[in-house]
Amino acid sequence: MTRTPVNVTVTGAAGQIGYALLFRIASGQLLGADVPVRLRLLEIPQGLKAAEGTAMELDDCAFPLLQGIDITDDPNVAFDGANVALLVGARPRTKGMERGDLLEANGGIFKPQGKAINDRAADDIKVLVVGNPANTNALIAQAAAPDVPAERFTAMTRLDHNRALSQLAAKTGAPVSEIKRLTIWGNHSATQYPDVFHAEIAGKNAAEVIDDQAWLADTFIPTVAKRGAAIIEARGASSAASAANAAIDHIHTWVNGTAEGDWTSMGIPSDGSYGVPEGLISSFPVTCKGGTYEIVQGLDVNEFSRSRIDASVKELEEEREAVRGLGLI
Ligand SMILES: NC(=O)c1ccc[n+]([C@@H]2O[C@H](COP(=O)([O-])OP(=O)(O)OC[C@H]3O[C@@H](n4cnc5c(N)ncnc54)[C@H](O)[C@@H]3O)[C@@H](O)[C@H]2O)c1
Ligand SMILES: O=C(O)C[C@H](O)C(=O)O
Repeated sequence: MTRTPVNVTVTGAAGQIGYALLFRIASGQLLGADVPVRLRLLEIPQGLKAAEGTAMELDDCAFPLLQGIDITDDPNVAFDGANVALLVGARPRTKGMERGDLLEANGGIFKPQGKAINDRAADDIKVLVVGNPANTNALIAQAAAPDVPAERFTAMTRLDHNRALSQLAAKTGAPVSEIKRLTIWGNHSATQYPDVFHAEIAGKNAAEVIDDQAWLADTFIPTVAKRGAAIIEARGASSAASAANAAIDHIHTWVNGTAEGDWTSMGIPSDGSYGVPEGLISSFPVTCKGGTYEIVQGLDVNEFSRSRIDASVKELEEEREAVRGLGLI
């Protein structure tokens, strides 16, 4: 194999998402079946031994595309020459923790990681933040990386997008492959807004096919928005394989493009489109081509959608104010 390997850094590599993610990256599902990869695993010192165990298993798969694995607890080593960074490791909310405590604890993770990306990563770095609160963690990392183009910092709402596709397929009986142009707007949180008004099911407008406003408002939207909590309740742990799958989808689409006539959802820095204040990392409908993305423009936003987008954006603004107040951005 002559092609230079792509350096893929994964933080929180010894966690449950990491375990579901690394084997798929190494097998070629992230970047393509002909793209060699070198993995850089970042963990805290207590996680290093488990990460070494995972690396042993990766070796034991003898993946032809896997050109090397480095394991470290130093962000400057982990992000050195990184082309793709998956920021998965985060501080989960624990009992008695206030929202401000959570943001502060995550600031202690994402600020130094952003700085290391700024100082060490390759010029074409693409960053996906998975660790929660993903949108605001992405903002913290981005603020610490002033030399990296702001649009390279993205947050994951692809899991929400995939959840919404699946719910629509179950409701209408249409295969997932026939559902296009769905959008997740706003924050990866319970305020997110899954929007079907521009979506198509087998070429027809999804809202018209469903023709059930009460189901949309009272079942579909809350089911998608609260799915993460429902998984935690059922599994006793947050989603892992589906989150890893969505991370693969997010980067794969960003690098390889959206299908003609379709779009996806990504948490990206707002350029002010659709009234979302500039700079907030909010989910939008986007098309991807040639390794870049663009917000889909010109969609009519009805009153029902407007109020829900505004509510989620308001939450993002509050999170931004909170991290600003903590001096994290
Ligand atoms: N955006 C989404 O759709 C989505 C979906 C599911 C989960 N998540 C979030 O993803 C995160 C990870 O989930 P998980 O289930 O893998 O958690 P986990 O607790 O199993 O693993 C997290 C790992 O991160 C490591 N870690 C902590 N601080 C670190 C640091 N500073 N540097 C490197 N590694 C560090 C921990 O040691 C641990 O191994 C959580 O914040 C979770 O809420 C997001
Ligand atoms: O980890 C969580 O809080 C839930 C996760 O973000 C999810 O959407 O599954």
